[in-house]
Amino acid sequence: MSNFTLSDLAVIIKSRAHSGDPGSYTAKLVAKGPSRCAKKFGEEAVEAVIAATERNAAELTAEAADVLYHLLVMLEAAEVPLDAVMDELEGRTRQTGLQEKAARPAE
Ligand SMILES: N=c1c2ncn([C@@H]3O[C@H](COP(=O)(O)OP(=O)(O)OP(=O)(O)O)[C@@H](O)[C@H]3O)c2ncn1[C@@H]1O[C@H](COP(=O)(O)O)[C@@H](O)[C@H]1O
Repeated sequence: MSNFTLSDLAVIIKSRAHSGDPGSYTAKLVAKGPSRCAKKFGEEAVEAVIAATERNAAELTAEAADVLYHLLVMLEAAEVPLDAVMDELEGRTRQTGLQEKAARPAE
């Protein structure tokens, strides 16, 4: 299982977004503004919906990766930190006992 996290990707995106590197797709997209980033996210989401509807697991895996990348780019362009989203999700977590279990290292 990969140890790569959304937080890792958000750090990469933040750094690339403001790099000014002409070879950076992230920098080029963010330079186009939050609305363009949001439109791109919407396009990728639709492609993921199509893959899921067609029950194409390989395609859905690739499209889901695109969705997560473009979600983080959209958040970066809108200056909304991933941490704020995670705080929001944590606040919605119901007390099931699973939270403590997830935090414990595997036995
Ligand atoms: N995870 C991704 C990632 N996923 C998708 N993409 C890019 O998203 C684009 C989407 O493809 P499309 O064909 O839909 O778009 P396009 O026609 O090329 O471009 P648009 O004009 O539609 O925006 C492709 O160019 C992909 O390379 C990504 N680009 C970058 N990353 C990550 O961001 C890091 C920094 O990348 P750079 O900013 O390019 O250095 C990389 O190391 C990766 O970790």
